[in-house]
Amino acid sequence: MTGEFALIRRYFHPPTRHTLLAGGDDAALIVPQMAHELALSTDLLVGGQHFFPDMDPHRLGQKAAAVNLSDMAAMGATPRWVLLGLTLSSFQESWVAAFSQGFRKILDAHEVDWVGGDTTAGPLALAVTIIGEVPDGQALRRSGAHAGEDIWVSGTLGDAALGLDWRLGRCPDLAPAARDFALERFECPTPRVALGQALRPLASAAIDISDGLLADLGHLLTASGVGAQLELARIPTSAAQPSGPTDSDWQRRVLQGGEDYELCFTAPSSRRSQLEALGRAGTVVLTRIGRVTAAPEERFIQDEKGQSVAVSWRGYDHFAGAA
Ligand SMILES: Nc1ncnc2c1ncn2[C@@H]1O[C@H](COP(=O)(O)OP(=O)(O)OP(=O)(O)O)[C@@H](O)[C@H]1O
Ligand SMILES: Cc1ncc(C[n+]2csc(CCOP(=O)(O)O)c2C)c(N)n1
Ligand SMILES: [Mg+2]
Repeated sequence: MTGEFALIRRYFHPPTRHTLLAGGDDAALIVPQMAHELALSTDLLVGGQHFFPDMDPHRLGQKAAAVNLSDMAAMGATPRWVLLGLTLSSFQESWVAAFSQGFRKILDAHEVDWVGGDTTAGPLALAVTIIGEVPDGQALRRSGAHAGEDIWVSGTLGDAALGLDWRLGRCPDLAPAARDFALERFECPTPRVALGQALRPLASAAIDISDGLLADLGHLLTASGVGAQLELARIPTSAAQPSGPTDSDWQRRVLQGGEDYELCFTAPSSRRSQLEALGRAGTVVLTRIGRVTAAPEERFIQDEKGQSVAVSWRGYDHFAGAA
């Protein structure tokens, strides 16, 4: 095939901002800031598992960047460098160009340098490694929650699952505006990077919601050795949801649906007014949805009458299918 290396150089070696050596050597060289820790994370996106193989490549590029930035947000880290591993069944220049533009669009918005990667033939799949920086000792972890603290979530939940439902033909009657909004949330999630950094002095623990609110909050609770009581009526949803909290599809999308890439975090009640102000001043709403309890095994959701809502706290599982 003509010029495959030239195409890789053209589309996959953009200029960098804060990198000693990128793109073209056997490894990239980076220089971390003094008094900072590095935060490292890898995410796979596999055709047919994480995205429909006919997905618009520009949007796929955006999503690949966004889901990795979301892990940096969850740690309170500033994302700085990425590496992209890519397998392609064929090297089509138009696809590669659109993918690369989408990937770069999100990276550029966050001033992240694309410093290297690897490209081979194979079934369409991506592996993105991201490296961020966080001031010494200030990273948000899953393990810092304490009994008595509040549980918060950013944005609205269940939108991405609604977009996936629509793609799967599970809710054909969705109004066009709701459908477009849900598809946008499913295919182009917004990583809450600025929020994650702003939470460093305020939150005690954090996680991003990739596998569903209950599953991911469950990981945080397990890591912290605590329990939770949630209030169903407080869970924030968008106007796109075609049904309400008593509907099992609503519960599946909002409580168990993944890929909203919102942040779920805990904070002492003394931080409430600061978090409310942060929510008002920022680009994303913050909602208090419950509280942390001392019993490590407690997983309780109450409806408006105070009754327990029976719903599984399991989320998306690649080896078991959707929850
Ligand atoms: N193949 C692997 N090798 C080493 N560690 C792994 C591997 N797979 C997962 N892990 C680790 O397990 C932990 C949970 O991984 P997971 O991928 O579920 O993260 P997540 O942020 O919850 O989800 P997402 O994939 O949506 O980012 C992470 O600390 C991750 O580094
Ligand atoms: C074609 C297609 N089928 C199903 C889904 C749903 N889905 C896939 S992975 C995942 C959780 C996050 O993954 P991970 O934990 O690996 O980051 C979800 C909710 C999709 N996006 N595309
Ligand atoms: Mg995560």
